Amino acid sequence: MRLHRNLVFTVIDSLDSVFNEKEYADKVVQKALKKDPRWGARDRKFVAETFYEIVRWKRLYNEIAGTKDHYSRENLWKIFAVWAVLRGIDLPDWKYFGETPIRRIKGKFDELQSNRAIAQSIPDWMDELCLKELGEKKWTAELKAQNIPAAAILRTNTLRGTKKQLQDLLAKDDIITKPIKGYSCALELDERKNVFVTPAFKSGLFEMQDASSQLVAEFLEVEPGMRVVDTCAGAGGKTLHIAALMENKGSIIATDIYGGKLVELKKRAKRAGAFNITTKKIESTKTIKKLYNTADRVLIDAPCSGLGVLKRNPDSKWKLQPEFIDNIKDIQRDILSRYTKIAKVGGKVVYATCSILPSENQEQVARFLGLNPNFKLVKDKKILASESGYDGFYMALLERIE
Ligand SMILES: C[S@@+](CC[C@H](N)C(=O)[O-])C[C@H]1O[C@@H](n2cnc3c(N)ncnc32)[C@H](O)[C@@H]1O
Repeated sequence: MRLHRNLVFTVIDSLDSVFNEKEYADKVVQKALKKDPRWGARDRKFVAETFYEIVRWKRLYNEIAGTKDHYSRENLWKIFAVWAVLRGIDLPDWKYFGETPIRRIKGKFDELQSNRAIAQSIPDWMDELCLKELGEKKWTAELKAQNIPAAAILRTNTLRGTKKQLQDLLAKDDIITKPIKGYSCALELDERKNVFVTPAFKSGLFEMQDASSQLVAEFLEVEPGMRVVDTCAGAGGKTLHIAALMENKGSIIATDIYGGKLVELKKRAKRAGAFNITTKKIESTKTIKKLYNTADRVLIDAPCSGLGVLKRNPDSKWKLQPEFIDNIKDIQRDILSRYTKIAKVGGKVVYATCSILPSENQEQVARFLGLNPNFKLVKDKKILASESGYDGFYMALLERIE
């Protein structure tokens, strides 16, 4: 592979924005890819993939490069050189690579393999926390799996067409996909492409949604005609899926504390042809209280640490803080105790997170059930990336019996 100067500079600039300006990786990459309209698919792929790889392996590369967690431009070039050497890419004779110690880089890489947190590029506190909660065997496997980039998966919008129709339409744009066994609406992309410019996307035939995430709405056991409340709806990834499962019949109320996300949800719903959704911003505890005892189904897609989706959000490894996780667990407890009351007697609730920590998942549910004997656990599902190949998730189906 030959390195092209303007592409490498874009990667360095993007790393600078994430490591020093604390911007979000997905936003940075979106901006970077718009930089030069002449770039072809291969150039864009190089920028996005190299950037994400270096974000993912930041700790390991920093140790090898000896840059001591300082991300000056000079150090970013050293880190980039580590990435290139470890990939077996010949470094061009640019001034930035003048003194790259190729043999030392390879030696240091081998030497660091005995330290799991460094070798797998994760903060010590996160490694310790996950080790404590999951145990050595599960966590070692999970950590490796979370370092493999996430596959690009689509969810067919069955309000607009079938999976086969979508697959055929995308193929006309040279986008090759394959169905995934056990996931009724999912299509996995052969290689990452900008699917958002396709006519299929513009006419609402699909949404991008990880395979594990696609199991959540199905877990809620909705039926056409029901009254459903999606309490932490965000921009509506799962709300749209619920609408499709309900064939647009019945009603969905989508709530969130951020109005901006609900505005985005409405736009997506329009594109998807989902007409049975109303949005409600949560202004105070009253918004939720007014909904008590009204719903056949309630989805609580709770805010969480996101420790199940490091595959797709590697920058969270560097942004997350232990205090944030403690705080989010309090919020989960509060949400569980109040939002479950939205279900009618006989109604069902799904509590879901994209975390793999039992303390955010089954332990929260067990605590809730201990305090609320009017609910019972119907079933739950713990998904690890190391077992499924897709995002780590948890979902529990509860029934209100009194
Ligand atoms: C995991 S995300 C939801 C993702 C969304 N359901 C989807 O499928 O695209 C959690 C959401 O909870 C929202 N949230 C945070 N605190 C909340 C609260 N107290 N009540 C309701 N929603 C809250 C966040 O704004 C965020 O959109």
